[in-house]
Amino acid sequence: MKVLLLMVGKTAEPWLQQGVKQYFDRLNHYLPFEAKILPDIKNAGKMKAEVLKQLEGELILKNVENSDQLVLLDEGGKIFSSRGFSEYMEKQMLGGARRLIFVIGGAWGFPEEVYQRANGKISLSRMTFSHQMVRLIFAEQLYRAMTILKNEPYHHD
Ligand SMILES: C[S@@+](CC[C@H](N)C(=O)[O-])C[C@H]1O[C@@H](n2cnc3c(N)ncnc32)[C@H](O)[C@@H]1O
Repeated sequence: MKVLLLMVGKTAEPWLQQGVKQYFDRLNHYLPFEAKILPDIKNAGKMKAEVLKQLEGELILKNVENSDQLVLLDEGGKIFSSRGFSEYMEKQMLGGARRLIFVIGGAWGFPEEVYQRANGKISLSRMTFSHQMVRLIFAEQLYRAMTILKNEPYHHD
């Protein structure tokens, strides 16, 4: 199974880019992993939030095939412990899907169409993080899940 992480918009902060890259590189040792940044919508600053969210949603769905498992990173989603998330990943890997896509939304979240298409929603906390911060937090959790599945001494509980 391949894992694709879709992210809406570029990261402006070099310190975040650096941290995210570190975990993305590590992830490649555990599973076929690709991270894709969806390009910023032109003139986004002049648009109403609803319009921008809709356009970002269309862009997300263009990158999704019928056979994909689509999982949204969303404050309202299911909360796991790190070990629970590793079990979730194991189930996904055994589940037979060719591609598992995680998506981190833009500053305004996801439009209804994306929620309708999604196979699941995962929350990292009931608190809301910036869409930039979530990249780093999720990349580390995905890496942690992989080390748990491999019985490596990274996670301690
Ligand atoms: C700033 S949040 C969007 C906030 C809010 N949903 C809205 O509509 O304004 C941007 C993105 O970061 C991700 N995100 C933020 N906090 C999260 C959390 N606690 N768990 C999972 N994803 C989160 C989600 O993908 C969300 O779409």
